[in-house]
Amino acid sequence: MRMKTTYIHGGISHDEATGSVNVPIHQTSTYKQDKVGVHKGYEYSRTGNPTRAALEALIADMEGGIRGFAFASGSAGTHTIFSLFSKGDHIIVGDDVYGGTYRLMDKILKRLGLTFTIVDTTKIDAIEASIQDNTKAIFLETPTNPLLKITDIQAVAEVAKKHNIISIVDNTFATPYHQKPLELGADIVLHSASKYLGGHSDVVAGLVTTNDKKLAEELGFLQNAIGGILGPQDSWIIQRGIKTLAIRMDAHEYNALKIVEFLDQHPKVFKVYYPGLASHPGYSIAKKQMTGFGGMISFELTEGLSAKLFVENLKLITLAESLGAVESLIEIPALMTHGSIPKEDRLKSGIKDELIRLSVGIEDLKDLIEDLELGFASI
Ligand SMILES: Cc1ncc(COP(=O)(O)O)c(C=O)c1O
Ligand SMILES: N[C@@H](CCSC[C@H](N)C(=O)O)C(=O)O
Repeated sequence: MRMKTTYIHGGISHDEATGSVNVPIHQTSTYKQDKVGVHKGYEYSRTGNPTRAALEALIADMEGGIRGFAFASGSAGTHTIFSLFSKGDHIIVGDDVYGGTYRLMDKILKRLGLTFTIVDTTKIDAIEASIQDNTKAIFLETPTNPLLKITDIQAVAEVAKKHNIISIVDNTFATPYHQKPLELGADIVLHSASKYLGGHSDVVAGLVTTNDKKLAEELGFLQNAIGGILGPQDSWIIQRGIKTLAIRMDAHEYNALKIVEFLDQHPKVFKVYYPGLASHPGYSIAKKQMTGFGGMISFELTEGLSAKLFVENLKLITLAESLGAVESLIEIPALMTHGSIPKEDRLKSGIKDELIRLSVGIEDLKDLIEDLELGFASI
């Protein structure tokens, strides 16, 4: 089955029992047992639910995994993945990850005894130099949130395998439409499905998959034991969103490429961050491992111009946290999505106070450019 078809017919896409072309929403917490321990494969909805199972099978098919897991949020998925590790274990984490992932690591997991080294994962030598005897995993985003940095997944996976550690890729920005980390050698893939997979800013959800049998068993155990699962209604909505992923991603990228051109030559813009720009340091790796550059752009205004004034004066592009939806969203990472990272660490990673992040939607391009012009006229 080819990719676009998988989004529509992959996993479990319909109901054999009734012929329903969509998976029913199994709104139940528990299941009747014919005899003690004799049931139809489901005993309690934290452990398993047919609607969630359909989505879990779908994400595995989309990413080339052997089993998928759906969580109440991307953050719940991240936490469950980190629960694979024990007190004293060391994990290497990319230096530009979502602020909530940093917060989870810095404020919670450290307290529980995990240790971390923050590394610029675009530098493979730096990763290798950070590996210790107790290193168990490398966790990274590519493209990163919000600086759109690109890491060579295949090179990281090779280093990880050489040292017998696992590699985990947050694939939220690229989506499996543009990038398949498991095929490049990674062990676990994570998504905030609240973003492109859902695609309509209407659900918070997380998806995880792996192609490793042992990791799949451990993740399945942890998902049930910790319990941060996605409910049946939200599982259904994410599955519906995924059906249109391919056409949405093409439309996001089409608009983003034109907006990057517009911003890149604008006198009020100092710098544009987009992996599809030939001047981007990760351009050639992005071209090698991605089939498209996506719809996320970050940019800095020329010195002295107010990012706050700019975003607050837009009329169409919505000032909001989140990304990856049909409507364009804009925000200031330092004050919004990455506000939980202490200023010093944030600046070290390159997230300046005035950085603006734009999630390009699929509206008419002319309306988006007109709105950006309005913002520039106001500063
Ligand atoms: C790249 C990335 N990973 C993970 C998360 C966490 O996802 P969620 O908001 O669904 O918990 C987010 C955003 O929140 C994100 O942008
Ligand atoms: N205020 C929230 C931040 C949500 S950020 C959502 C998304 N990952 C994005 O990058 O836009 C919090 O503190 O968790």
